[in-house]
Amino acid sequence: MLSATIAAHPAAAAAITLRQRHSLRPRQPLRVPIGAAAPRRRMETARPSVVKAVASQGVPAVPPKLSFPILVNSCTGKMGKAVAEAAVSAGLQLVPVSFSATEVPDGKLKICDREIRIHDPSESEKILPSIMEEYPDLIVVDYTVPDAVNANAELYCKLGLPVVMGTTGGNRQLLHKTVQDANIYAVISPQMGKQVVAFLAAMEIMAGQFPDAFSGYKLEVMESHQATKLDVSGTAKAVISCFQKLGVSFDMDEVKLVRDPEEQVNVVGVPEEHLEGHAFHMYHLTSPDGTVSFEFQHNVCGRSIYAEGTVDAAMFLYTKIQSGAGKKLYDMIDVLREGNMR
Ligand SMILES: NC(=O)C1=CN([C@@H]2O[C@H](COP(=O)(O)OP(=O)(O)OC[C@H]3O[C@@H](n4cnc5c(N)ncnc54)[C@H](O)[C@@H]3O)[C@@H](O)[C@H]2O)C=CC1
Ligand SMILES: O=C(O)C1=N[C@H](C(=O)O)C[C@H](O)C1
Repeated sequence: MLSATIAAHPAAAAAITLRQRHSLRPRQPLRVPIGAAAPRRRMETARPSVVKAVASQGVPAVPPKLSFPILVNSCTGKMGKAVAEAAVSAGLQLVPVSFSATEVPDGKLKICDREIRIHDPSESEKILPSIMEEYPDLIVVDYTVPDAVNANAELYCKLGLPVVMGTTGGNRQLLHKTVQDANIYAVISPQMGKQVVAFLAAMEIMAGQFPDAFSGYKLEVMESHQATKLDVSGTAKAVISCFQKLGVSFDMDEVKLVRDPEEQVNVVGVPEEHLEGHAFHMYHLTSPDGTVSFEFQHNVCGRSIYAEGTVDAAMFLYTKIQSGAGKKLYDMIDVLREGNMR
């Protein structure tokens, strides 16, 4: 029985006291590998004749292709590798240098037939200035670890290096203050996937327009990620803060984290092939008298939705820099709002 399976997991026992009809278990269709959707057609693959025809019907033509240097920190991680590959396939110039706490053979890594030299993070302050000189329009993308967020941001700020910060965790308030004070161009977001960003935007709009609409409701949150994930989902925290504005009382430490692969497959419904990279989120609300319930969920398999969104963010930032925009610190809702996500 489901409740027995959940209770067998120590972290779950305290958090879940639901009967099966209110269970956090995704419904059966969620077992379909969501990440297996057909790859999106990329802008630059559209035939010129098609683009011209569409443009002549009053629909804006495809904007000119952007190309600028991008350094991914760290290419040895799951997200870093996915972003580096997406950047190359979008026609960006992948800088053949990265930093990592993980040792790789000969200090080199192959990404899309390119050789990336991997340096220890302690060398970044020494190496980055010369990279910036060699690649004048450089943008750095950060997918490292929560513990490195604030120190990395400080370094980018010190160097005046524009950054797309996808890494979650660390001291977020300090992160924003550091970047704001240094006045560097940056996109910071715990969530880069276009459709999830849209969901987050809708939550923020709802919270802004209908504060306390869910006052008195009980919230339960479950998030399942690969066992190597070090922190509580930054996306879940952002969604929860909207529920708090909607009047729900909830402590961040009440989030039920699922990191056990067996539970992920058998209870949450994560396809086995995505145990190494998935993000299943479930938010369940119940009215005080138990007669009304709401469920919101977003389940992502793989990394491509984030990698594509990160490249969109880098392109957005590059365009802002080139236009000398006065506003410098952005989030992904800004990127989405301006129609900059492919
Ligand atoms: N914003 C978004 O949409 C998304 C954010 N993330 C976040 O991105 C971060 C990375 O996730 P994964 O790639 O899955 O982790 P991972 O564990 O696969 O990769 C992290 C990499 O960072 C390296 N590293 C550690 N300390 C470093 C330092 N000081 N400098 C440079 N490299 C360092 C490690 O050696 C490792 O290769 C996490 O915080 C995760 O929550 C992940 C997916 C989407
Ligand atoms: O580590 C991950 O995998 C993810 N991290 C982000 C988060 O913490 O919210 C985004 C997504 O959940 C995947």
